[in-house]
Amino acid sequence: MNKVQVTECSKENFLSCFYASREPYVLKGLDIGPAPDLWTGEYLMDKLGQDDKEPVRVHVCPHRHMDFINKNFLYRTLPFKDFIKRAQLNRQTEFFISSDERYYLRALGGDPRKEPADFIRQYPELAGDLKLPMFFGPEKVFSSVLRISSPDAQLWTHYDVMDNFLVQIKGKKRVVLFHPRDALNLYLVGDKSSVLDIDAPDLTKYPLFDKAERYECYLYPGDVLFIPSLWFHNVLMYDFSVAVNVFWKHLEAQFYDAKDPYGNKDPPQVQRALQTLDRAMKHLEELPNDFYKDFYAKCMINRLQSKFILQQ
Ligand SMILES: O=C(O)CCC(=O)C(=O)O
Ligand SMILES: [Fe+2]
Repeated sequence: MNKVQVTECSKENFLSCFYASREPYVLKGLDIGPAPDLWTGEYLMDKLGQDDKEPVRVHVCPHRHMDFINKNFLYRTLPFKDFIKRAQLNRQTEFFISSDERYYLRALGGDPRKEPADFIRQYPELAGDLKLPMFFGPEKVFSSVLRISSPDAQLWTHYDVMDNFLVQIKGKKRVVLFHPRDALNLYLVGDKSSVLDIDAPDLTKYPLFDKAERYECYLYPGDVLFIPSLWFHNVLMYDFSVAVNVFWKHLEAQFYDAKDPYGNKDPPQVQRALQTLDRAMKHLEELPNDFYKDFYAKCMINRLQSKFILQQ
Protein backbone atom coordinates (compact mmCIF):
# COMPACT_ATOMS: atom_id res chain seq x y z
CA MET A 1 0.00 0.00 0.00
CA ASN A 2 1.26 3.49 -0.86
CA LYS A 3 0.37 6.49 1.21
CA VAL A 4 -0.86 9.42 -0.85
CA GLN A 5 1.66 12.21 -0.40
CA VAL A 6 0.65 15.02 1.93
CA THR A 7 1.94 18.56 1.51
CA GLU A 8 1.37 21.96 3.00
CA CYS A 9 2.60 23.86 -0.03
CA SER A 10 1.04 26.98 -1.55
CA LYS A 11 -0.95 26.93 -4.78
CA GLU A 12 2.09 28.26 -6.68
CA ASN A 13 4.34 25.55 -5.26
CA PHE A 14 1.82 22.86 -6.00
CA LEU A 15 1.57 23.96 -9.61
CA SER A 16 5.29 24.27 -10.16
CA CYS A 17 6.48 21.23 -8.18
CA PHE A 18 3.75 18.60 -7.98
CA TYR A 19 0.97 19.03 -10.53
CA ALA A 20 2.98 17.76 -13.50
CA SER A 21 3.60 14.39 -11.81
CA ARG A 22 -0.10 13.46 -12.33
CA GLU A 23 -0.08 11.84 -8.89
CA PRO A 24 -2.65 12.45 -6.14
CA TYR A 25 -1.77 14.77 -3.24
CA VAL A 26 -3.47 15.75 -0.01
CA LEU A 27 -3.08 19.52 0.31
CA LYS A 28 -3.26 20.76 3.88
CA GLY A 29 -3.42 24.29 5.23
CA LEU A 30 -5.07 25.96 2.21
CA ASP A 31 -7.43 28.80 3.08
CA ILE A 32 -10.85 27.41 2.19
CA GLY A 33 -12.84 29.88 4.32
CA PRO A 34 -14.88 29.29 7.48
CA ALA A 35 -17.11 26.47 6.15
CA PRO A 36 -15.45 23.66 8.22
CA ASP A 37 -16.30 25.58 11.43
CA LEU A 38 -19.74 26.74 10.34
CA TRP A 39 -21.34 23.83 8.51
CA THR A 40 -23.03 21.78 11.20
CA GLY A 41 -26.17 19.86 10.31
CA GLU A 42 -28.22 22.53 12.11
CA TYR A 43 -26.59 25.32 10.13
CA LEU A 44 -27.16 23.58 6.79
CA MET A 45 -30.80 22.91 7.70
CA ASP A 46 -31.22 26.53 8.69
CA LYS A 47 -29.64 27.88 5.50
CA LEU A 48 -31.16 25.44 3.02
CA GLY A 49 -34.30 24.29 4.78
CA GLN A 50 -36.62 26.98 3.40
CA ASP A 51 -39.77 25.64 1.82
CA ASP A 52 -39.00 27.28 -1.53
CA LYS A 53 -35.64 25.48 -1.86
CA GLU A 54 -35.69 22.66 -4.43
CA PRO A 55 -35.87 19.19 -2.84
CA VAL A 56 -32.84 17.00 -3.46
CA ARG A 57 -32.59 13.70 -5.29
CA VAL A 58 -30.39 11.34 -3.30
CA HIS A 59 -29.06 7.80 -3.47
CA VAL A 60 -30.63 5.59 -0.79
CA CYS A 61 -28.80 2.33 -0.08
CA PRO A 62 -29.37 -0.36 2.55
CA HIS A 63 -25.76 -1.59 2.31
CA ARG A 64 -22.45 0.03 3.06
CA HIS A 65 -21.11 -0.74 -0.40
CA MET A 66 -23.04 1.32 -2.91
CA ASP A 67 -22.96 -0.58 -6.17
CA PHE A 68 -23.64 1.25 -9.41
CA ILE A 69 -23.14 -1.84 -11.57
CA ASN A 70 -25.90 -3.88 -9.89
CA LYS A 71 -27.70 -0.74 -8.70
CA ASN A 72 -28.28 -1.78 -5.10
CA PHE A 73 -29.71 1.66 -4.28
CA LEU A 74 -32.74 3.74 -5.11
CA TYR A 75 -33.04 7.39 -6.05
CA ARG A 76 -35.47 9.24 -3.81
CA THR A 77 -36.38 12.91 -3.49
CA LEU A 78 -36.40 14.57 -0.08
CA PRO A 79 -36.77 18.14 1.16
CA PHE A 80 -33.26 19.35 1.98
CA LYS A 81 -34.02 19.61 5.69
CA ASP A 82 -35.24 16.00 5.92
CA PHE A 83 -32.26 14.76 3.96
CA ILE A 84 -29.78 16.49 6.29
CA LYS A 85 -31.65 15.23 9.35
CA ARG A 86 -31.50 11.65 8.08
CA ALA A 87 -27.92 11.81 6.78
CA GLN A 88 -26.66 12.63 10.29
CA LEU A 89 -28.19 9.48 11.80
CA ASN A 90 -26.98 5.88 11.88
CA ARG A 91 -30.50 4.54 12.28
CA GLN A 92 -33.69 5.93 10.76
CA THR A 93 -37.18 6.06 12.20
CA GLU A 94 -38.61 7.10 8.84
CA PHE A 95 -37.06 5.25 5.90
CA PHE A 96 -37.57 4.04 2.34
CA ILE A 97 -35.96 0.58 2.50
CA SER A 98 -34.70 -0.22 6.00
CA SER A 99 -33.81 1.52 9.25
CA ASP A 100 -30.08 1.30 8.51
CA GLU A 101 -30.25 2.75 5.01
CA ARG A 102 -27.59 5.30 4.02
CA TYR A 103 -27.94 8.45 1.92
CA TYR A 104 -25.62 10.06 -0.58
CA LEU A 105 -26.20 13.37 -2.34
CA ARG A 106 -24.26 14.24 -5.45
CA ALA A 107 -25.70 17.65 -6.38
CA LEU A 108 -26.78 17.98 -9.99
CA GLY A 109 -26.93 20.97 -12.31
CA GLY A 110 -29.93 23.32 -12.61
CA ASP A 111 -31.04 21.28 -15.62
CA PRO A 112 -29.52 17.92 -14.59
CA ARG A 113 -29.46 16.44 -18.09
CA LYS A 114 -27.67 19.36 -19.67
CA GLU A 115 -25.89 21.53 -17.13
CA PRO A 116 -23.01 20.58 -14.86
CA ALA A 117 -23.44 21.37 -11.15
CA ASP A 118 -22.36 24.85 -10.10
CA PHE A 119 -22.10 25.09 -6.32
CA ILE A 120 -21.71 28.86 -6.10
CA ARG A 121 -24.70 29.61 -8.31
CA GLN A 122 -26.95 26.88 -6.92
CA TYR A 123 -26.16 27.33 -3.23
CA PRO A 124 -25.69 31.09 -2.78
CA GLU A 125 -26.71 30.68 0.89
CA LEU A 126 -23.47 28.75 1.50
CA ALA A 127 -21.15 30.10 -1.18
CA GLY A 128 -19.80 32.92 1.02
CA ASP A 129 -18.53 30.37 3.60
CA LEU A 130 -16.27 28.51 1.21
CA LYS A 131 -13.27 29.58 -0.86
CA LEU A 132 -12.93 26.93 -3.51
CA PRO A 133 -9.32 26.33 -4.58
CA MET A 134 -9.02 28.16 -7.89
CA PHE A 135 -5.81 26.64 -9.21
CA PHE A 136 -6.47 27.44 -12.86
CA GLY A 137 -8.32 30.05 -14.95
CA PRO A 138 -12.15 30.18 -14.73
CA GLU A 139 -12.40 28.93 -18.35
CA LYS A 140 -10.93 25.61 -17.17
CA VAL A 141 -13.59 24.99 -14.50
CA PHE A 142 -16.05 22.29 -15.51
CA SER A 143 -18.25 21.97 -12.41
CA SER A 144 -18.39 22.29 -8.63
CA VAL A 145 -20.36 19.62 -6.83
CA LEU A 146 -21.81 19.49 -3.32
CA ARG A 147 -21.55 15.96 -1.87
CA ILE A 148 -23.20 14.97 1.39
CA SER A 149 -23.24 11.48 2.85
CA SER A 150 -24.39 9.38 5.80
CA PRO A 151 -21.76 7.73 7.98
CA ASP A 152 -20.60 4.26 6.92
CA ALA A 153 -21.38 4.65 3.23
CA GLN A 154 -18.85 3.65 0.60
CA LEU A 155 -18.81 4.96 -2.93
CA TRP A 156 -17.87 2.50 -5.69
CA THR A 157 -14.43 2.64 -7.32
CA HIS A 158 -14.58 4.77 -10.47
CA TYR A 159 -12.60 7.25 -12.52
CA ASP A 160 -13.61 10.71 -13.75
CA VAL A 161 -12.30 12.33 -16.92
CA MET A 162 -11.46 15.67 -15.27
CA ASP A 163 -8.82 16.72 -12.78
CA ASN A 164 -10.47 17.01 -9.39
CA PHE A 165 -9.87 19.03 -6.24
CA LEU A 166 -12.00 17.41 -3.53
CA VAL A 167 -12.50 19.78 -0.60
CA GLN A 168 -13.43 17.98 2.63
CA ILE A 169 -15.54 20.17 4.88
CA LYS A 170 -17.19 17.98 7.49
CA GLY A 171 -16.33 14.48 8.74
CA LYS A 172 -13.49 12.04 8.20
CA LYS A 173 -13.26 9.84 5.12
CA ARG A 174 -10.83 7.38 3.62
CA VAL A 175 -9.97 7.59 -0.05
CA VAL A 176 -8.32 4.63 -1.78
CA LEU A 177 -6.90 5.35 -5.21
CA PHE A 178 -5.50 3.23 -8.04
CA HIS A 179 -3.24 4.44 -10.82
CA PRO A 180 -4.79 4.46 -14.34
CA ARG A 181 -2.10 1.96 -15.39
CA ASP A 182 -3.95 -0.62 -13.23
CA ALA A 183 -7.06 -0.44 -15.42
CA LEU A 184 -6.70 -4.09 -16.47
CA ASN A 185 -6.58 -5.25 -12.84
CA LEU A 186 -9.82 -3.61 -11.76
CA TYR A 187 -12.45 -5.54 -13.76
CA LEU A 188 -13.97 -2.41 -15.23
CA VAL A 189 -17.49 -2.03 -16.50
CA GLY A 190 -17.37 1.38 -18.16
CA ASP A 191 -15.88 3.82 -15.66
CA LYS A 192 -16.56 1.59 -12.61
CA SER A 193 -14.78 -1.37 -11.04
CA SER A 194 -16.74 -4.58 -10.41
CA VAL A 195 -14.65 -5.21 -7.28
CA LEU A 196 -16.96 -3.77 -4.66
CA ASP A 197 -15.31 -4.81 -1.43
CA ILE A 198 -11.81 -3.50 -1.95
CA ASP A 199 -10.79 -4.47 1.62
CA ALA A 200 -11.85 -8.13 1.31
CA PRO A 201 -11.99 -8.76 -2.43
CA ASP A 202 -13.12 -12.12 -3.79
CA LEU A 203 -9.79 -13.10 -5.35
CA THR A 204 -11.13 -16.28 -6.91
CA LYS A 205 -13.49 -14.10 -8.92
CA TYR A 206 -11.08 -11.14 -9.31
CA PRO A 207 -7.54 -12.65 -9.16
CA LEU A 208 -5.84 -9.71 -10.92
CA PHE A 209 -7.13 -7.24 -8.32
CA ASP A 210 -4.30 -8.43 -6.08
CA LYS A 211 -1.85 -6.82 -8.52
CA ALA A 212 -3.46 -3.37 -8.41
CA GLU A 213 -1.29 -0.97 -6.44
CA ARG A 214 -3.33 0.67 -3.71
CA TYR A 215 -2.84 4.30 -2.68
CA GLU A 216 -4.58 5.48 0.46
CA CYS A 217 -5.24 8.64 2.45
CA TYR A 218 -7.58 9.99 5.11
CA LEU A 219 -9.27 13.34 4.66
CA TYR A 220 -10.27 15.64 7.52
CA PRO A 221 -12.15 18.96 7.45
CA GLY A 222 -10.09 21.55 5.57
CA ASP A 223 -8.10 19.01 3.53
CA VAL A 224 -8.09 19.16 -0.26
CA LEU A 225 -7.35 16.01 -2.25
CA PHE A 226 -6.04 16.41 -5.78
CA ILE A 227 -7.29 13.46 -7.84
CA PRO A 228 -5.74 13.56 -11.33
CA SER A 229 -8.01 12.60 -14.22
CA LEU A 230 -8.37 8.83 -14.82
CA TRP A 231 -7.16 7.89 -11.32
CA PHE A 232 -9.62 5.43 -9.79
CA HIS A 233 -11.01 6.36 -6.40
CA ASN A 234 -13.14 4.68 -3.75
CA VAL A 235 -14.44 6.74 -0.84
CA LEU A 236 -15.47 5.48 2.60
CA MET A 237 -17.26 7.95 4.89
CA TYR A 238 -16.77 7.43 8.63
CA ASP A 239 -19.02 10.30 9.69
CA PHE A 240 -21.77 12.55 8.39
CA SER A 241 -19.72 13.98 5.56
CA VAL A 242 -19.88 17.20 3.57
CA ALA A 243 -17.53 17.96 0.67
CA VAL A 244 -17.46 20.10 -2.45
CA ASN A 245 -15.33 19.08 -5.38
CA VAL A 246 -14.21 21.10 -8.37
CA PHE A 247 -13.70 19.34 -11.70
CA TRP A 248 -11.18 20.98 -14.05
CA LYS A 249 -10.45 20.45 -17.70
CA HIS A 250 -6.78 19.86 -18.07
CA LEU A 251 -6.89 19.00 -21.79
CA GLU A 252 -8.04 21.13 -24.72
CA ALA A 253 -11.78 21.50 -25.34
CA GLN A 254 -11.84 18.98 -28.22
CA PHE A 255 -11.12 16.12 -25.77
CA TYR A 256 -14.28 16.68 -23.73
CA ASP A 257 -17.82 15.72 -24.66
CA ALA A 258 -19.85 18.94 -24.84
CA LYS A 259 -22.95 17.02 -23.67
CA ASP A 260 -21.51 15.67 -20.43
CA PRO A 261 -23.18 17.06 -17.30
CA TYR A 262 -21.27 14.76 -14.89
CA GLY A 263 -17.67 14.95 -16.04
CA ASN A 264 -17.47 11.21 -16.61
CA LYS A 265 -17.98 10.79 -20.36
CA ASP A 266 -14.91 9.58 -22.17
CA PRO A 267 -13.35 11.82 -24.85
CA PRO A 268 -15.34 11.88 -28.12
CA GLN A 269 -12.35 10.21 -29.81
CA VAL A 270 -12.65 7.27 -27.39
CA GLN A 271 -16.42 7.07 -27.82
CA ARG A 272 -15.91 6.74 -31.58
CA ALA A 273 -13.19 4.11 -31.07
CA LEU A 274 -15.51 2.10 -28.81
CA GLN A 275 -18.31 2.21 -31.41
CA THR A 276 -15.88 0.89 -33.99
CA LEU A 277 -14.81 -1.83 -31.55
CA ASP A 278 -18.45 -2.88 -31.11
CA ARG A 279 -18.64 -3.30 -34.88
CA ALA A 280 -15.39 -5.27 -34.92
CA MET A 281 -16.78 -7.57 -32.24
CA LYS A 282 -19.89 -8.21 -34.29
CA HIS A 283 -17.63 -9.35 -37.14
CA LEU A 284 -15.78 -11.74 -34.81
CA GLU A 285 -19.15 -13.15 -33.69
CA GLU A 286 -19.59 -14.37 -37.30
CA LEU A 287 -16.66 -16.78 -36.96
CA PRO A 288 -17.63 -20.47 -36.87
CA ASN A 289 -16.59 -21.36 -33.31
CA ASP A 290 -15.14 -20.14 -29.98
CA PHE A 291 -11.66 -21.39 -30.83
CA TYR A 292 -11.46 -19.05 -33.85
CA LYS A 293 -12.98 -16.16 -31.90
CA ASP A 294 -10.44 -16.61 -29.10
CA PHE A 295 -7.53 -16.74 -31.54
CA TYR A 296 -8.51 -13.66 -33.52
CA ALA A 297 -9.47 -11.70 -30.40
CA LYS A 298 -5.91 -12.36 -29.16
CA CYS A 299 -4.53 -11.12 -32.49
CA MET A 300 -6.51 -7.93 -32.07
CA ILE A 301 -5.33 -7.46 -28.48
CA ASN A 302 -1.80 -7.96 -29.73
CA ARG A 303 -2.18 -5.12 -32.25
CA LEU A 304 -3.52 -2.77 -29.59
CA GLN A 305 -0.82 -3.84 -27.17
CA SER A 306 2.09 -3.35 -29.52
CA LYS A 307 0.86 0.06 -30.65
CA PHE A 308 -0.50 1.66 -27.46
CA ILE A 309 0.25 -0.15 -24.20
CA LEU A 310 3.14 1.47 -22.33
CA GLN A 311 5.85 -0.69 -20.79
CA GLN A 312 5.50 -0.74 -17.00
O1 LIG B 1 -15.96 12.21 -1.55
C1 LIG B 1 -16.95 11.96 -2.22
O2 LIG B 1 -18.10 12.09 -1.77
C2 LIG B 1 -16.85 11.45 -3.63
C3 LIG B 1 -15.66 11.90 -4.37
C4 LIG B 1 -15.72 11.69 -5.85
O3 LIG B 1 -16.00 10.65 -6.38
C5 LIG B 1 -15.35 12.82 -6.68
O4 LIG B 1 -15.18 13.93 -6.14
O5 LIG B 1 -15.21 12.64 -7.89
FE1 LIG C 1 -15.34 10.74 -8.56
